[in-house]
Amino acid sequence: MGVLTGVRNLSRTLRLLVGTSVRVAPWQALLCLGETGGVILGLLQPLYLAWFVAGAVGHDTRQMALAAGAFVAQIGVGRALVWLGMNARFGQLERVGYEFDARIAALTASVPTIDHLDDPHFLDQLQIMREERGSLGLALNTLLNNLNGLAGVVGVVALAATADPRMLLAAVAGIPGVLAGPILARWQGRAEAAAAEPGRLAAHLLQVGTSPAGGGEVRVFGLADPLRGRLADATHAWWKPKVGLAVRESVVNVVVQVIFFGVAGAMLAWLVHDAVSGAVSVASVTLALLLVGRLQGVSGTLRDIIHNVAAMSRTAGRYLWLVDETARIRAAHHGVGTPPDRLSQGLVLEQVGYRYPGHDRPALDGVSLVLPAGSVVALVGENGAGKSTLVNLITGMLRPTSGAVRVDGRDLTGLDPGSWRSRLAGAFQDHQRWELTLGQSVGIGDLPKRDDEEAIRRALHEGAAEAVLTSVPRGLHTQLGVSWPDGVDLSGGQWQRLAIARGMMRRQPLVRVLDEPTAALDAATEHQLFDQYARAASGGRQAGTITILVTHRFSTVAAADQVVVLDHGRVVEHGTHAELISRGGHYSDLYELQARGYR
Ligand SMILES: Nc1ncnc2c1ncn2[C@@H]1O[C@H](COP(=O)(O)OP(=O)(O)OP(=O)(O)O)[C@@H](O)[C@H]1O
Repeated sequence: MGVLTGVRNLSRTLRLLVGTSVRVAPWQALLCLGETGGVILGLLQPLYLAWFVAGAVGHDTRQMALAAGAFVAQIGVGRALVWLGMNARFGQLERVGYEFDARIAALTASVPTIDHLDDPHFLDQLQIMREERGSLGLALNTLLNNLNGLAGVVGVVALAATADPRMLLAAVAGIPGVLAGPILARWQGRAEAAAAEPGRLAAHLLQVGTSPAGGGEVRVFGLADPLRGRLADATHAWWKPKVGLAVRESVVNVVVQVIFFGVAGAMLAWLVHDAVSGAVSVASVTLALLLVGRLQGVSGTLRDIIHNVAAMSRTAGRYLWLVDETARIRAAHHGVGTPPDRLSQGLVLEQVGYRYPGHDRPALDGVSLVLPAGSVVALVGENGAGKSTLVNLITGMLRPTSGAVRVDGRDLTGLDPGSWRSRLAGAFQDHQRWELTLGQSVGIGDLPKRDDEEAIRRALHEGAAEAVLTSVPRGLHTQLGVSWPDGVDLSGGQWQRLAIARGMMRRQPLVRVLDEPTAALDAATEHQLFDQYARAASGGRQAGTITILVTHRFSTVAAADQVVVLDHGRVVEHGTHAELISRGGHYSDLYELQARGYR
């Protein structure tokens, strides 16, 4: 990373953290600076003491009284400022942390498609962000610490220059300590890496030797001596780099201290010499003496600041990466068209292909299909045939890597993804268990109607989920999920039926997808449910709704208008159940095979 990029990233990080803090709670953000004010006031302590000493030497009681008064006032005001700042900081860290968590959730939800969820790099970054929840709040904390540290460093150096410019040389003598920071960090990293494997081996050998199973084998096979030998080797290999590091760290620190105190001592001796000859005031020498300890801390503070800035930039950088990446994905989906109110022709797939990122083989290849408006289409095929991928292309969750999906003749990519999705309904194999009231958990399938009991009851009926309603104690108002007060848990099948009912909430979607929502049920129940959906779908014919039923069970889809058989990402047959059976092809063979399994 070049210096320019580093500076640009740091400036973006600072703008992000400060901007967010100010936007979230402007007054609190301002109060956070109270601590810095307290630090700056604290820096003046040696100045008052020097005045006091100078007053004492000159028998000036007024100066002594003023210096003592200022000293005490500074302590009081400084502590009050620090207290105010710290209180404001704690609240602000939480606010900023929550704000960033909410923004991360909103950013990931704003991505119109799901192909990025197959990108390992995207997933890694998201995983780190999930694990580091609230870390951006802590980054603000780091920023404030750095600000306080920096105020201290600048103040001490400025005071030292005030005492006598020669004291700046003592400050410069601290630079080797700053430079040693990155070198020590590198050594530390190397030592940790070198110790990691032998450390794991030592822990493993220790566990083997002391576990009941391992202990038995060790005795039976006479492994005690070799095990002890290997443990000793592993332990030696583990601590050797650590001891080496400790020795080198000590040497570096001693050298750094010798340089600093050598230069600072020489400067002080020079100052004292000048004070004796009257060329320098006693106040200046006192101030210089009082500052030596603080000057020595400057290099350590700068080292911490450099280290913290790097960590802060990394954390903020991940968030900024997410901002850029989601913006890039959104920009790639530039469709703005509105979908039709109702389908008149239907969906046409033209030579549609899809290849998952990083995969050589396409999951779908050259799929051409006509799904007429108002029809019920069953997608069948064995595991991995490409059914869910096809559904994701139709719902716009994925974009074809070749070919096109047309909606009443218009390319789906030209439609606004959000508008298109608002005209879909569905139930999926990996559905969410919404721990709301039972009514809400179904009602959210059509947000404007989430409290419409009549609509919810109808959806429960069409989703064959009425039995779930009668099995719970407070009907639609029953809280789901045992972690909530009076919450009840449901069986896997009951959750599934609620998911299906949710998919029935939207009355006249353009496309309704039922993607193996019944996979966990037995074949006979699935058959019965699919028949029921097909009957419910006939209500949508007038509205042009296309109902897509997905299953890998061939026996359950006889009621569909069209059965599409997928195999290895290609359409191998399509037609009505009767046509496919009479054709005696792939469908007929597999139908017979599966039917035999159920006899
Ligand atoms: N997220 C993914 N990343 C990479 N490859 C995937 C992904 N999802 C599916 N595939 C691959 O694409 C092919 C089609 O998978 P798809 O899930 O569409 O099949 P399916 O017919 O729905 O299978 P099932 O009946 O098991 O749900 C398979 O080879 C699968 O391994």
